[in-house]
This record gives sequence, C-alpha cells and structure tokens, in this order.
Amino acid sequence: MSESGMRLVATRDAVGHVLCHDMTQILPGGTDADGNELPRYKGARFRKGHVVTAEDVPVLLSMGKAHLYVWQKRPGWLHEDEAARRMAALCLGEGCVAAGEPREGKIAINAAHDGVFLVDSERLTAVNSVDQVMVATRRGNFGVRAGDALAGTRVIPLVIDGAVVAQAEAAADVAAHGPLMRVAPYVMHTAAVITTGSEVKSGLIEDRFTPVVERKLARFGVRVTWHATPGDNMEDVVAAIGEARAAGVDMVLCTGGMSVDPDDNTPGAIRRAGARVVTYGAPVLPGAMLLVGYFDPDAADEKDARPVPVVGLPGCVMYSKATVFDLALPRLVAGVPLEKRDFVAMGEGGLCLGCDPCTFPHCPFA
Ligand SMILES: Nc1nc2c(c(=O)[nH]1)N[C@H]1C(S)=C(S)[C@@H](COP(=O)(O)OP(=O)(O)OC[C@H]3O[C@@H](n4cnc5c(N)ncnc54)[C@H](O)[C@@H]3O)O[C@H]1N2
Ligand code: MOO
Repeated sequence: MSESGMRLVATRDAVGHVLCHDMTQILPGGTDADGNELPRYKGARFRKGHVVTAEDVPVLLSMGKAHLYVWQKRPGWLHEDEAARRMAALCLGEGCVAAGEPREGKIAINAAHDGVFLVDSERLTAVNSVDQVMVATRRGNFGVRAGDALAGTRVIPLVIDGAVVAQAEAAADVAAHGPLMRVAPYVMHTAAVITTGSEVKSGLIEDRFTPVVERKLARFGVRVTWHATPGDNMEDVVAAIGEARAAGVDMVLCTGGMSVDPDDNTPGAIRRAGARVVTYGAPVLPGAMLLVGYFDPDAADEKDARPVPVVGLPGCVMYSKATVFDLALPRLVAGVPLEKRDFVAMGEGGLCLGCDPCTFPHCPFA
C-alpha cells in the first residue's frame, strides 16, 4: 500500500473499499442537427468517497472501469462520513441540530430555536489545532433564529485514522465541559427603562433615547413595562432603580449620565442601589462608558430566582447604529452571566468602522 493508503485494484476486488475519485458515466444522448447521436453527460455515477458494493461491480465494468483507485479500509480507520458524524457530536449542544446526514465528509449544523449562539472559543481552537479535521462556526455571542446556519464540520481526507478523530474528541472533552456550542434561549421578557437627565425630566428636550432602547429590546422579545424620568439627582435615580426592581422586571436599563460631567450620576446611583458592578467601561467604540452589573437574588428570594441585570447606557447608544449594547444584549436577554473578561475580550474588533451603509451584525465589529 502506498504512503497515502491509495491503491489501484481490480474492480472485482474493490468491494468494501472507498472510491478516491468521481466516476463519470457517459450515456447515449440526443442527436445533433444532422441526426448524429450525441453522448450525454450523466455526471458522476459514483462519487468520490463512495464505498464500493457488490452491485456496483457490473455497473463499473460496463463503464469500462476494470481498475479503480481506492482507499483500502484499514482497521481503526473511518470513512469521512462516519468521522463527520463524530465531529458533529462535539458540536451539538442545546439548540443545535445536524442539518442532515453527512455529505462528502461534511455536516452542517443549524439552530433549533431562537437564542444567543455561544461558542467555547478555547476548545474550538484546540479542536481545530488537530490536523485533518475542522469546525467552522458563525461568530459567537450573536442572536440567531431557528433554522439559521451555525457551524459546519468536515474531515479533510476520504478516510481518516480513528486516532485523529479521538484526538479531536479529547480536545473537545465534551464529557467534562459539554459540547463546543449551544444556543441559549431568551429568558427575559420585561425591562424597566430609567431615562436620566434633568432636560428630559423638565420636558426641555423630547426623550429620544427610550424609543431606541425599546426597539433594540423588542428584537429579542423584551417589552418595556416600567419607565421613569427621575432627572439627574443621585437620590432620585437610586429611588427609581429601587422602584423598578420592586416592579419585578427582568432587567433594568438606565440611559444617559454615564460620563464625567458633574451631573453624570448614573454609575454612582447604580452602585448605591446595591448592584454588583461587573464593568464600568468596555474596550468598544462606541460605548466605552457602558456599565453592566447585577442585583443578585438574596436568600429570601425563590430558589430559581435569577440575577437581575442593571445596565448604564451611554449617550452613544441613542444615536449610533451599533454599540457595545448590541454586543452584550443577546447574552443579557438569555440570562448568560456576563463577567469582566467577557467585556475585556471585546477589544479586538471593538472599533466600529462607521460604514455607510451599516451592515451590522454582518461586519467585523465584535
Ligand atoms: N469630558 C468627557 N466628555 C465625554 C466623555 C468623556 O470621556 N469625557 N465621553 C463621551 C462619551 S464616549 C459618551 S458616550 C458620552 C456619554 O454620554 P452620557 O451617557 O453621559 O450622556 P449624557 O451626557 O447624559 O447625554 C449626552 C447628550 O445626549 C442628550 N440626551 C441624553 N439623554 C437623552 C434622551 N433621553 N433624549 C434625548 N437626548 C438625550 C443630552 O442632552 C446630551 O446632549 O459622553 C461623552 N462626553
Ligand atoms: O465611548 Mo462613548 O461610551 O462611545 O460613545
């Protein structure tokens, strides 16, 4: 056997082995203007990767193929489709489904329901570091809809040493950490918006921030069920946050007052209201002055109570098409706990290029 495992065999000896190239069949076709018969291209009668069966032998011989290049199946080696199935198994977390049977060693994976697509980047990199196998995904942390394409996996050769697939499986370590990807469904349905700013409270300027936030939330099925315009005064903003929580909303969003002017009290008010602040500031433009925190359930709360996110939205969220808020929102609505490192990781790609027209989320932002 050659180094590659490919070998020329007599067709009658090829049963059980894997074809290394397409076998094109040409059949008698129509006639040309002069009545001459034309050969008809039938396309591939047998595809590369096909496992030759006893029934195929007479067909192949009738096509004039007395010899074939095949991969001899060796013990412990897998056909590409079998290997693709095992690779797909590494990917099929919650809300991920194989789009069908493997074809030519490739399997597509789609979303079974709406939610935020989450990828374990480190383990994905570990799997892709194994030669001869690959998993490509769409970018993680974005919202997806049922049926959306999420990932594809394939093995590179026609037959592959089972040890290579086992190496990929070890890198994924699904038993310890679960599959490489999942779609976390949206679990939050209601939000409070606290629009800060004395100019809004007094009616000097029309509130143009709240409608923007409402539209962004609506895309994820979240309704604004509580709203207040407390002005800039720290105590008033703290009180509004307390009332919003008492109203039982799933998340609290404060707009404006996030920067460094003397009357920018929102971060202080969020802290004073008792939130655990995860980050004030994010390596993203627009949106550097974002604050994200949580009100953790206390012992008296129901045992399945979730932390309630509280977000301070800087002014840019109102007038920029895409900001850090759009990067964090899908995970927030899915109740995925965000940590400081999630924001730290946004730096590379965190600069919006301000394209005209804006194609977010189909762009390098994030
Ligand atoms: N000296 C510095 N100035 C600013 C900084 C900085 O780091 N140093 N950061 C800039 C960045 S970045 C942003 S983003 C904004 C942050 O803005 P704020 O969240 O503090 O927003 P405000 O100051 O409250 O408002 C900005 C602007 O928008 C108007 N506004 C606010 N709310 C509403 C509303 N509901 N409807 C309509 N208009 C609203 C407000 O009147 C102001 O004109 O800070 C930069 N500055
Ligand atoms: O950095 Mo501000 O929070 O972009 O727009």
